[in-house]
Formats: sequence, structure tokens, C-alpha cells
Amino acid sequence: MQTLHVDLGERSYPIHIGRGLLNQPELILPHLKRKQVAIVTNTTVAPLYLEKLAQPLRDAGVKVIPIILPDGEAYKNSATLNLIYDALLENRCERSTTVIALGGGVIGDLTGYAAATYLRGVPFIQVPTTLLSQVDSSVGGKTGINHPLGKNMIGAFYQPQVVLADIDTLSTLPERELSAGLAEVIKYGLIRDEPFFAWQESNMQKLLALDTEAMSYAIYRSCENKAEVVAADERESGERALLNLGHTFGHAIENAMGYGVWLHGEAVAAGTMLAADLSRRLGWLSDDDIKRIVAIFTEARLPVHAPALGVERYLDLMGLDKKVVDGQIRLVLQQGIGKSLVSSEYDAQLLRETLAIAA
Ligand SMILES: NC(=O)c1ccc[n+]([C@@H]2O[C@H](COP(=O)([O-])OP(=O)(O)OC[C@H]3O[C@@H](n4cnc5c(N)ncnc54)[C@H](O)[C@@H]3O)[C@@H](O)[C@H]2O)c1
Ligand SMILES: O=C(O)C(=O)C[C@@H](O)[C@H](O)[C@H](O)COP(=O)(O)O
Ligand SMILES: [Zn+2]
Repeated sequence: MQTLHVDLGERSYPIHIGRGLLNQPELILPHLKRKQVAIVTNTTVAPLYLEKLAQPLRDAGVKVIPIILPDGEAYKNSATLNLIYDALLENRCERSTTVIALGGGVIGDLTGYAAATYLRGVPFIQVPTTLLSQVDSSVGGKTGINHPLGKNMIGAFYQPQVVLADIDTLSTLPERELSAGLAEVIKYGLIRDEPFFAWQESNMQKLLALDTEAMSYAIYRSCENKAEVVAADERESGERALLNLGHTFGHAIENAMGYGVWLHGEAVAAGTMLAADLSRRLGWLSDDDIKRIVAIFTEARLPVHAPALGVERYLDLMGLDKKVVDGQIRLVLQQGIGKSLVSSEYDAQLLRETLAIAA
């Protein structure tokens, strides 16, 4: 097992990455205020992993309250959030009850927001079971739900007590979901870590084959990048916005296509290609850079063409992004591989030309 730390003063926490972690209650017990936990999961993950996590905790004397939600991005909403509150209240959960998210990013974001708001805040633990949630969503404390008008529009910054990324859980992950997770791995290379990007170019086949050594390294290096950015800018007043590469376009795609039709990672990949295209038009990325980005997404089995929503529809949806200031869309753009910036200083006509190429 490898352990990293997110350094946030009194909100600091460890990220444990390794095999067989679900079956190690000693990684959870020190973080409990009381021997009671509510484990929030979904109908897909529960039959696979709920008992693997719950039974060792029960054996250690912990009362476990399972809360099993419907599965899917379409359920990341206020109605499902209410199901969590209902179950916590029906079981008379107190401020000392710890809420554990067992699942992918949808479960993590929903559960984290429930934990941030139930009784005005109860302790929360992340047990991510998708690649995307192990490399990104379980770390950094962004929690929340979607609104029909926009992705993640309601939420809170709320950090977990500990993150347990058990690599064994990836063995049951559908291939399409594995690829979606790789989109966020690729993101770290593109925004701030060119050597990691180059490593991915040489090791993508190993990652697709779930090679343990390569996968452990990719998760560790991704979390290391995210932990550094979050420690420097927890609430996204500056550098953290770089983690949004491709997301202003991607969230528009997810919303327009209907939540869950395009997976988050797929929309981020297509959105990153649009950001790369605009960066090339600005003279900041070379044709060779573009070729490398297309090649890595293609090898990871991710889309490189965004859907044809129409320029006006893209602009309308992108205008609801959280990075908007004074009505101005701010975009994460690239100045080479491994170098990125947030900018509203682009020619609006160039953005229109980029959006017009969406296939
Ligand atoms: N909070 C953040 O910082 C952050 C970062 C990135 C993404 N997100 C959010 O995360 C969500 C996407 O997360 P995701 O890609 O994990 O999707 P997801 O949570 O929908 O999980 C993908 C699918 O895999 C299933 N699953 C989970 N673990 C499994 C396993 N081990 N074996 C088999 N099936 C398994 C799930 O039930 C689901 O059907 C989006 O809502 C996105 O907005 C949040
Ligand atoms: O942690 C962050 O900061 C990120 O931006 C990570 C993203 O991968 C993630 O999808 C996040 O939820 C997007 O944030 P949002 O503020 O645009 O909703
Ligand atoms: Zn994301």
C-alpha cells in the first residue's frame, strides 16, 4: 500500500492506494468518532463490494447502516440526495455517525454533499471503486449534484477524513468506464505534468490491461498532482481551475445529451480536444502537440470529436459554468503539453470557429 497526504491544515487527510484495502478496517477505525457508519452505495456496486467492506467493520464492532441508491449520472440529483437524508434520519444517525461513499464519482459527489449538509456536517470517508473516482473525484472535496440546467451546479467543498482506493475493485469495471477514468489521468499530464503524459504514451496498453504496477503508478501520480493543486488552492480561487481542462465544453455536452448518455470522462476527452483546437488557433499548441493529444485519447478508446450541438447551444450551456466571471466564459487552455492557463483573453470569433468544427 502507498499513502499520500492532502495538506490542508486541520482538514488534512491521507489517501491510501493499494490492493485488498476494503478488507482492512484498521484503515477506517481510527477515523471514526463512534462505532457507527452509514455506507452509501448503489445497486451495481452493492452486490460486488458492500459486504466486503461492511463485514470486517461489523467484526470490529461497528454498526453498519447500508444505503443503496439507484445507479447512474441521471440520479445525481436532489431526489436521490433526499433518499440519503431519509435513510440517515430513519436510522437516527447523529453528528458522530460517519458516512462512507462506496462507489464511483456519482456516489462520492452525492454522499459528500449529504455529509456536508446533514446536521450541518458529519464526518465522511471516500472508498472510490472506479478509476475516475480513484484518480480524481474522491480527492479534493468537491461534492454536489446536477441541476437540469447545469452540471454540479449545487454543492459544497467538503473534505473527507480518509480516501481508500482499492485497486482490486477495478477488475469488475466495464471497459468503457475504465476509458472514462483515463480521460482524467491524461488531464494531469496535459495541464501540469509532461513527463507523466510521456509515461502514459508508453504505458497506455498496460493501463488498459489493468497491469497492477502501471495502474498503481497512474493512480498515485494522478492523486499526487491533484493533492498538490488542492493544497495550494482548496476553493478554486486560482490554480485549481486548471483541473477543469475540457470541462466547460464537456459539461455542456453531458447536459445537452442528457446526463449519463455521454460518460463524464468521454465528455471531458471531447471537450479537451475543443480546448486544444482553440489553443492551436491561438498559436499556443503546435500541430504535433495536437497529434499527440489525439493519439493518446484514441489509444485510451476515448472520443476525440464532440457532438454537433450548434455553436449557439454550446455558448449558452457554457455560460452556466462556475468559472464564469461578469458573464465572461473563462476557459482552461494549453501552451504546450504540460502547461496550461485559465483565460478569458481569447478572440470570441476563434471560439466560435472551434465550436463549429464539432462533428
Ligand atoms: N468531485 C470531483 O472532484 C469530481 C471529479 C471528477 C468527476 N466527478 C463526477 O464523477 C462522476 C463520474 O464518476 P464515475 O466515472 O466514477 O461514474 P459513476 O459513479 O457513474 O460510475 C460508473 C459506473 O460504474 C459502476 N461501478 C462503480 N464501481 C464499479 C466497480 N468496481 N465494478 C463495476 N462497476 C462499478 C457504477 O455503478 C456506474 O454504473 C460525474 O458525476 C462527475 O461529474 C467529480
Ligand atoms: O477537483 C476539481 O477541481 C475538478 O475540477 C475536477 C474535475 O475533474 C471534476 O469533474 C469536477 O467536479 C468539476 O468541477 P466543477 O466545479 O466544474 O463542477
Ligand atoms: Zn472531471
